[in-house]
Amino acid sequence: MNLLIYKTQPELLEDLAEYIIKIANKAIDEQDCFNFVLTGGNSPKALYEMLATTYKDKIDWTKVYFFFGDERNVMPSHESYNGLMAKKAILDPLNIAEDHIFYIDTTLAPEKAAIEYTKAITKHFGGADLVFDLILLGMGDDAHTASLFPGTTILNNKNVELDSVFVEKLSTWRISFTAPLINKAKNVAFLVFGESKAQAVKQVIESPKKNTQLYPAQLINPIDGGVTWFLDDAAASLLDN
Ligand SMILES: O=C1O[C@H](COP(=O)(O)O)[C@@H](O)[C@H](O)[C@H]1O
Repeated sequence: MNLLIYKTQPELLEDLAEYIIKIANKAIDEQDCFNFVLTGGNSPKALYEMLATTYKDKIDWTKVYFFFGDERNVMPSHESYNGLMAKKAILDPLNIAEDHIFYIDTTLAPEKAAIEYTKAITKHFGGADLVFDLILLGMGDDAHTASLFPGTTILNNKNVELDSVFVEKLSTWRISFTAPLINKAKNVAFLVFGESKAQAVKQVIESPKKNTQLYPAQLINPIDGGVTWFLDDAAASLLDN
């Protein structure tokens, strides 16, 4: 695990953008495309905007395929739809072609949406292993990541696929990558900032004993790649070192 801690959010975002650019260009050199999984929530918006402006000439965006690690079960026009934020912040500004964007289809029932998305990514990878070049993740102050929420059924799903999950505390369905699918990625990066995440960061990273039911982000442990945590001082404030 690689732990990177920054004094300010702009410093963190600049470094994370450079990290993404490096992985993207390596993937494009080696395989002529970059399979990039976006995270939702509020944290990544400024990063996406930076990539689409300051860093827009650093990647050949026509070679990038965009995916979503999880989705809220709302219509695509709803302000909470993770895809809508990404569309506004990065996909539209960079004029990404429709066939390079894999939105999760929430006009379908959650279970069906998960099945269809798994089919779509399987087709994209042409029957090969579902190994993404980079999966970006956020983390909630309850230590959920993607839509792997504490105590939910999806935490026990051992399949490399998407799954639908009912999140009791939010009284809502979500559609999400399972932990085994995330763990197949070549690179996984957490983007976490703010004081409200400090306790969860400490539990996930420093708990002497793992408790993945309580702290689902502990399930993220890529098989071949590495996991890098991009934290600001506030989110890292309770860490021992
Ligand atoms: O619900 C979600 O929350 C997490 C964390 O979001 P943030 O707003 O605290 O940054 C996010 O990673 C996930 O994609 C999203 O669906």
